Amino acid sequence: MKVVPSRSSEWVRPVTPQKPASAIIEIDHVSQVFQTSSRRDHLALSDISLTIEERAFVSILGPSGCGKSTLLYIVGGFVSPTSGAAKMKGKAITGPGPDRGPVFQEFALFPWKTVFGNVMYGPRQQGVRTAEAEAQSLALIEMVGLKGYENFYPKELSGGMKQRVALARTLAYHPEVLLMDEPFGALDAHTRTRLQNDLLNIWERDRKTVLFVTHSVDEAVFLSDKVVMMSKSPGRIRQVIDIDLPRPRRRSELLLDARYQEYVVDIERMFDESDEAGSPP
Ligand SMILES: Nc1ncnc2c1ncn2[C@@H]1O[C@H](COP(=O)(O)OP(=O)(O)OP(=O)(O)O)[C@@H](O)[C@H]1O
Repeated sequence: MKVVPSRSSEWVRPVTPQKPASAIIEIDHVSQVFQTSSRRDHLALSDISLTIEERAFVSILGPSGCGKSTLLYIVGGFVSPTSGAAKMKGKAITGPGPDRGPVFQEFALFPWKTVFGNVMYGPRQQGVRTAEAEAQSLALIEMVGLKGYENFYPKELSGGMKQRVALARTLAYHPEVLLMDEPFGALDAHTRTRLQNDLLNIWERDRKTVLFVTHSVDEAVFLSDKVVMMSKSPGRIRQVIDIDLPRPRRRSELLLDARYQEYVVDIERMFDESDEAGSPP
């Protein structure tokens, strides 16, 4: 199977009852220039336009330094684009908001709060009644596979467990969009596979829109409805690839699926072509 450029308007998610997906995030001719420490301009993103459909799982893939995180930060409202605009449900994104939940390595857990305390933080901030917040938090902790660890502190948890808490903490805000920046990048292969499976299980239950940055072709194909392949720096969109594989997906089954293998090989090839060093700032 040859990977062909997608025509996003034709894409309809198989949800029950079936209805055409509508755009939740629109990125419209976004460019980002950063000033380097030597006061030179560095073009990090160049004229990015992308529409993300409601409830889609979209991965952004590309060489190091091509601007993947910057794009996610713009959607999160943590960075204002130099030109162009990002919109959420038709409204310009002007800052962070509870409708977009970041799962970024930089937003570490509160070390002085337990697992339960970390997950409770969001509902408390949102003024949810204590009994309800507690019930929701306990359910989320169970959902991410950490039942029994409610009273542990972050320092007592493994890297994978901390990522699970970070996910539960973000889910507790009920964001419509999850923004995940290489959430499993630092984990060993086995833990990573388990968390990928768990994330898909949670996503299949909840069907939030996910924007997921990764360096891993295999991870992007396994998880996504669409893979956005970026060029080396300055980041541009090279191609958007629809991943037409059945759901629910199980890794053990997909590994035997010839179409999965073909997506991985085709995208790896494209990645290798992009993966020369980008222009330094
Ligand atoms: N706040 C900033 N100030 C100046 N330059 C920045 C800033 N943030 C990012 N950059 C630069 O913008 C470019 C894109 O960075 P970004 O982190 O978005 O890339 P990336 O694709 O996520 O990289 P990686 O895959 O290595 O994490 C890089 O050249 C980086 O040095």
